[in-house]
Amino acid sequence: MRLLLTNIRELLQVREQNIRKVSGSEMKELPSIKNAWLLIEDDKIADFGSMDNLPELNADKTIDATGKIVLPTWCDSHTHIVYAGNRELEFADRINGLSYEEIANRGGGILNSAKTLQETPEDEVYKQSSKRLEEVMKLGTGAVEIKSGYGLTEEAELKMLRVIKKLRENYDLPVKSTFLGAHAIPKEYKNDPDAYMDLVIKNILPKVAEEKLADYIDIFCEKGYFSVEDTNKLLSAAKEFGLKPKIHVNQFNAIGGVKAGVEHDALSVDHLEVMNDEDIEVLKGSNTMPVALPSCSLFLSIPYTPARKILDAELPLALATDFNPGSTPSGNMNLVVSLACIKMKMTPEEVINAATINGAYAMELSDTHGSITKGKMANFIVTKDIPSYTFLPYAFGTNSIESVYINGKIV
Ligand SMILES: N=CN[C@@H](CCC(=O)O)C(=O)O
Ligand SMILES: [Zn+2]
Repeated sequence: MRLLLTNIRELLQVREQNIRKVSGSEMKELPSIKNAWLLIEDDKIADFGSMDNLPELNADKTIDATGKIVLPTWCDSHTHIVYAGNRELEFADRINGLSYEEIANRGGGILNSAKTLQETPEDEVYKQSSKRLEEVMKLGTGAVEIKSGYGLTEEAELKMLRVIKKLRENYDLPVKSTFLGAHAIPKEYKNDPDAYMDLVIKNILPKVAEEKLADYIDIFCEKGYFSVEDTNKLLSAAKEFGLKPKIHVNQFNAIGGVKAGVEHDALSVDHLEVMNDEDIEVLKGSNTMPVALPSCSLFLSIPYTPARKILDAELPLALATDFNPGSTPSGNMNLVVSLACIKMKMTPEEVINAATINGAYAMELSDTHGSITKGKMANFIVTKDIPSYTFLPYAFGTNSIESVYINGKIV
């Protein structure tokens, strides 16, 4: 099947195959072709160019994209899409003045979601999660990472990871799976958190690896959750099983999680709402992608990741949703890119780079996703008739997407 799009107002993020991520000042550039055509062959990008040089192409179907912009689908490298129930009652508590921390201390928060997850049958968790996945695909997400971490028992963590596996099998977009058993300390282990770390490292992790249920390892490295020492221990153990780290660090406090991540060659360090100079220094020259989650900052009214400080240090940055029931009940990457412009002072070019090629890097997908490149998977967004790509983040809350293609098929 050959699908041809013609008269595209602008084809964005046109890259050579060797570009795996973009950093610092490179992120100001968004290579594009104005008045372009794009040829899709089955599930791959076959060719593209300017309408001034449109060759004779025998397409099975041609779409006139006059006035529309085409760009790669969003690569959302940090989500918790698999969960059960919701936490809207805590939302009301926060409106009435309680903090995220106070709610967690009262047994709400992650432990609340863990209780619900443990009590919900696997097929029901799948049903609720697949609905969210379908929703975000329609919003332009064409590659996604999903974490466990609302199980917090061997049985429930494996249940979550099996649901992620099933989503991967049943949907066309790439789904990367991350084991986040060290997300919070269960009530029963409150007085002996080391025993919970032992359970995660000695019992659950080997099973996760044996059943090949995860691509990556994660831990919530934060005061009141897991220490840098726990982080080092877990990441070392996970390395033995070939699981690379993608970790939660610096959400509320800078306690050394970034350094621990970089020392373990983490694929990404995520959140980074609080960043000191040492955190920036340690990231320089590393392979680790910093990932910002601005819709979490919006929802919790916490600081935004200091993007300018990161980019001005010539570091790369990716943007992701953090879709989860507690801190970010939204998987909308369009909102994420708007917030990154409005609140983090990133330019439209920078946010599109951060949400496509750099997001793909943070899931080890840059060889196949994240840009309009010959041979990459045909995952792309066709916008409505809009004046420019700047209109996408500018018109926040407006749905500017007309259609989304994953593996060459409309979703
Ligand atoms: N910070 C840790 N984990 C999630 C929130 C978990 C929750 O509140 O359910 C996050 O990334 O924001
Ligand atoms: Zn998260």
